[in-house]
Amino acid sequence: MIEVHHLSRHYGALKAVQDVSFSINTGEIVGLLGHNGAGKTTIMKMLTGYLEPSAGTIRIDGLDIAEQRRAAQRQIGYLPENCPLYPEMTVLDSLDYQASLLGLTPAQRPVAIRRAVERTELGAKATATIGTLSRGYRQRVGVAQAILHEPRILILDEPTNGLDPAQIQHMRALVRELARDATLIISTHILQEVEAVCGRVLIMRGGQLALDSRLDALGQQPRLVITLDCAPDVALPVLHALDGITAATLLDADDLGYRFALETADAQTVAPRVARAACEHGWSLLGLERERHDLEALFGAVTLERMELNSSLATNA
Ligand SMILES: Nc1ncnc2c1ncn2[C@@H]1O[C@H](COP(=O)(O)OP(=O)(O)OP(=O)(O)O)[C@@H](O)[C@H]1O
Repeated sequence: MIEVHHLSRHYGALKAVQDVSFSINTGEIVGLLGHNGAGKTTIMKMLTGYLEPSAGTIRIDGLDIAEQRRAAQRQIGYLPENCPLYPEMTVLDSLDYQASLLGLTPAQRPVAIRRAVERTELGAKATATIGTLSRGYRQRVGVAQAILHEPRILILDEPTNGLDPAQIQHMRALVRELARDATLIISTHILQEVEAVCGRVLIMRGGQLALDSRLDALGQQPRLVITLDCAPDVALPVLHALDGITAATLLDADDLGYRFALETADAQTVAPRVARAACEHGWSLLGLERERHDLEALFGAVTLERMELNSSLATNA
């Protein structure tokens, strides 16, 4: 289990990560999603003990990473962003070297290396020099290095970055296979990556945690959103009185009309009723839909807020 409490990291005046808290249970596959510079890599480096937090605590299976760093690191396998490898080494030599760095004894190494090569399907390239490998194979070597000591937690930073579509498919299959034995955290700025392999998403925005949700909980929003040309003081009492609606609130208003959110347990039945009521009152029905809370819509909202922030910073500059 990973427990993160009030984690922050500053680089000089820059607040790269600000007061982030979450916990991840054994066996989960969690996507850490965010735009470039959102703070994903900084979080991963702190989780793996390679970077000290400015504030906050991290516990890995109960071990405080600040106090028991080595013991905590033994539980973790880490694929860094753009995983650095020695191009002149063969795959086997590089794995042997990494195994020694991880503290595996010479007697343990052959078995560990064979297992890692099998799981990452690197057998055909075992004696190849790393400099001659495609990017997809080099990423597999990075993953093989990360799983040599059979860690219970795997942290993969942008594992499909720069891969072609076939290599991406292979990496996703590998990630699912690895998840059978380990808790996984995958950092990415690609939405489809999260949807393809993760059960839960953490969305970072400007160093802060903007969303923490299970993917299957998204989209289960029973609210209807209706857009009318009728002002709230007239529309809200009528909407609220309709059968099946438990609450009606104004979301926003612009040139396109007034948008109201309608709470209901049965959007399917209530929607036609709402449309009829709008007609009966002579209102223009400008839109009626179920509220979208899928990952794309949520990530879009994060993007929008960031663009608004950037434009206000540019205006103020
Ligand atoms: N060593 C450093 N010194 C100064 N600033 C840094 C350092 N490392 C990262 N930053 C800054 O901290 C912020 C967060 O960076 P981080 O690499 O964690 O983001 P990220 O979400 O992983 O982005 P990317 O997807 O581009 O890798 C960025 O503004 C980045 O420029």
